[in-house]
Amino acid sequence: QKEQSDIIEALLTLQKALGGKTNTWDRSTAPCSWKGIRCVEGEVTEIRLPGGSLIGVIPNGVFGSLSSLRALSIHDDAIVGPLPSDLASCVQLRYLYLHRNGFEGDISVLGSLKKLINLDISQNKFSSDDVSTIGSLRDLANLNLGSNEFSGSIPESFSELQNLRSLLLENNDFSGVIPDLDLRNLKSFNVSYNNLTGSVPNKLRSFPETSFLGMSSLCGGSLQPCEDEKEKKTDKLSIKQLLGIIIPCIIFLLILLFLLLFCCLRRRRASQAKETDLEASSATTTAARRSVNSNASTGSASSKVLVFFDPDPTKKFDLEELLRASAEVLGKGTFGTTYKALLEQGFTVAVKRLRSVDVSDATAFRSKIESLGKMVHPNLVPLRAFYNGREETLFIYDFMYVGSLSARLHGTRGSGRIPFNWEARLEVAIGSACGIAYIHSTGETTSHGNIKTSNILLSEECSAFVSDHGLNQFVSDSSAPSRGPGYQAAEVTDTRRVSQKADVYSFGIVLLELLTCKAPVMNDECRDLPRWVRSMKREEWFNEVFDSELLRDHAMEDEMIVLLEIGLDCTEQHPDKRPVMSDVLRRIQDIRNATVSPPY
Ligand SMILES: Nc1ncnc2c1ncn2[C@@H]1O[C@H](COP(=O)(O)OP(=O)(O)OP(=O)(O)O)[C@@H](O)[C@H]1O
Repeated sequence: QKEQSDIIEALLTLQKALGGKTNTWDRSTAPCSWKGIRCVEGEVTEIRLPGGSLIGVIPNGVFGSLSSLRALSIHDDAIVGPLPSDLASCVQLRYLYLHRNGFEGDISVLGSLKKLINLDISQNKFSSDDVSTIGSLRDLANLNLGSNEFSGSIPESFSELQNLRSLLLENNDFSGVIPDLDLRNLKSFNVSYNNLTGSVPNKLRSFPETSFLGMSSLCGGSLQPCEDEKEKKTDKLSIKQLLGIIIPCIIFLLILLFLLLFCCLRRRRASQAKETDLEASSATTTAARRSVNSNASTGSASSKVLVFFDPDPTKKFDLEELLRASAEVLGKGTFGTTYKALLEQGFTVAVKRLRSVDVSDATAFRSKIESLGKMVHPNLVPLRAFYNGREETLFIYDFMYVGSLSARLHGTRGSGRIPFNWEARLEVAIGSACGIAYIHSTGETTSHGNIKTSNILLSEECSAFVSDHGLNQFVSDSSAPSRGPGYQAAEVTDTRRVSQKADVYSFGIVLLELLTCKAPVMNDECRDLPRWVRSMKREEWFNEVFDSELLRDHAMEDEMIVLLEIGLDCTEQHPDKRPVMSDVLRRIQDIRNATVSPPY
């Protein structure tokens, strides 16, 4: 009881000192329910009030009673003055975000927080000529001391931080040479705009010029060559050394030539195979054409023409034109094959050819098609037209050039990759949630039926477009092969009947994939993505959970955690425990609203 009252007093001291969003804290309710406070078994484990309009100095006497604290996130506020010395009692602290405030003074108190994983105190006014104490925080994965007034040398002890993935020290007053840091996990490094001199150590030379900006006396790596290296290059190249360079070069060239020949041969073989394929595909087209013609002549119940949903006459074409278009297979999915077709008029469409369509009830079939055609929303891939022949059913969509979210997440990872940052991912989450919420809003039982990352297509601006909505209801076979493994809720037994809550489950998987960049089904230990994220969450190893590309935006970790929580809520095993799509959308939009800077 005494401990609880200590906790309340400590938090109310903080409220008195900082105001802002803490002003909603009220003695009449339990502190664990207060805004920004999270507890485990009655102990306060997290205080998260980023951008909480907190103004003032944190006095001593707050953190002594909050020794179970694991996360303290009070960045983007207006807190000034030194770090309180009793912060040292928070020995369980893993995440400390104080960036963009007006803190000042030294940071020696941080040396007691041995369990810290993420430490961001950038954009304050901290000053110290010795930050070596940080070298004792062996669990650190992300360290940002940027844009402060630190001076002295970069400590050698940073070499001890073997878990470090991001080390950002830019915009300070560090001087001397950069120590020879051998940090194998380091992905992000920046010491720009300090007073560093000398040669960039070998182990750090793989980092780009932008990691070392604004320091003319620094050399080596991506920067100007160092004087001694220049000399070595010019003076000391003996004939022996020259031969040592030339001979491996010749060997390398020979290997390259051999590889080129090998590739050419393989290509030739592949193009021969392709020609055979093309012959086969032209046979299919002819067969399709024959099927269409035979429908026309027999006057069967099926439609013989393309039915357009888009009234724009400039975007119309007839079936013959579609069959004449040069086509390329985009992929084979659950319900059929998708082609990219370039029409003679010059525009491109995606044609989905469905296998085994159920047309036994013509009225029901027509009404399903009509309701699909009526669904128009900025976040749905427009369904342009439809064709139902005797032997095949085609759905014709706008072609989306940028491709799918699946390809964006799991595609090129090497040097050609365009970074997929937090802001863009949040945009995709909002866009796709908007599209799905719209589908759900059109009827109580209307669902998408096959939500997965390959059915979310993107534009260059990272807008998301949901595709393939409602196609599941047309297939005749309820046991259609498994939809993307891992996306389907356990309660779905008939792929033609997917509830809105099952859609919410699939969307939750999409969110988790968006944040972790991991496939929904994990090979190791046969675990699925939500179960894996939940297990990691218990261990509080959020660094291991998020896609490494997102670590650069780790200042937004609070927001990422909120999105992760939404994904986990959506993937609750019991459908009743999952939120409805409109709530999911609102919660995701709230994340963006909270991070958009005010207009002044
Ligand atoms: N309108 C489109 N524009 C561009 N690419 C598309 C379009 N529609 C589908 N695709 C891409 O074509 C490929 C095949 O799509 P398809 O829908 O046939 O299979 P899928 O999405 O893998 O599985 P499913 O049939 O279960 O949806 C996918 O990579 C998909 O992203």
